[in-house]
Amino acid sequence: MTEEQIKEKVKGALSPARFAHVEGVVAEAERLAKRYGADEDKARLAAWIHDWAREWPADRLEEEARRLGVDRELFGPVAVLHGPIAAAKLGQEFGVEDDEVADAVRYHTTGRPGMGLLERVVCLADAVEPGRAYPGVDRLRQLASQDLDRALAEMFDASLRDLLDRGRPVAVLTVLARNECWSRVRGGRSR
Ligand SMILES: Nc1ncnc2c1ncn2[C@@H]1O[C@H](COP(=O)(O)OP(=O)(O)O)[C@@H](O)[C@H]1O
Repeated sequence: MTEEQIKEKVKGALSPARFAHVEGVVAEAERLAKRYGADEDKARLAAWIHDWAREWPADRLEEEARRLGVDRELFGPVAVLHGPIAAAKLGQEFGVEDDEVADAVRYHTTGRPGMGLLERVVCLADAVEPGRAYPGVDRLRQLASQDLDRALAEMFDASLRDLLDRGRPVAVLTVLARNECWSRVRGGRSR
């Protein structure tokens, strides 16, 4: 599939508001990829596809995750299953056979320990694209241009805080990602 065909397929699967978010993530992922030296084409591709299954009903997500053997211990709530599901179906649905793109899609909501550069770029782009509005997003946007790992660490903290404040379940992967991110920041490595 060409990028244009992928874009149209994703557009057909999402509400206009969600598709506008996806367009924002594509632009932001490309910008961050350029800034940090990640592959810009792969960043755009992962960004186009990341929310493809985001509007599936919960029972469809649950059933597909079971069928694909998604590790629920690590991913947790149904709200994050669209990532691992889209990643598992990249080849079949979009003709994309690329492990880096697959991981960037798989972990875009939760993160994970040991995230590669492309994963970090897409995960952060999802959180700070221009359409996002939540307390602290402006600081994260500023930080995103300066220090990828610090921005990610603060983003995970904010996301976890918000989930806990709302009494929501949190993905174990995010706790692990958050701890590792901070130890990279404290260790002084910024990529
Ligand atoms: N780390 C997490 N653990 C558990 N649930 C999460 C986590 N991050 C986000 N969520 C929930 O998953 C849903 C999707 O999150 P969102 O940040 O909008 O990502 P996406 O761009 O993938 O839709 C929301 O309902 C959010 O509350």
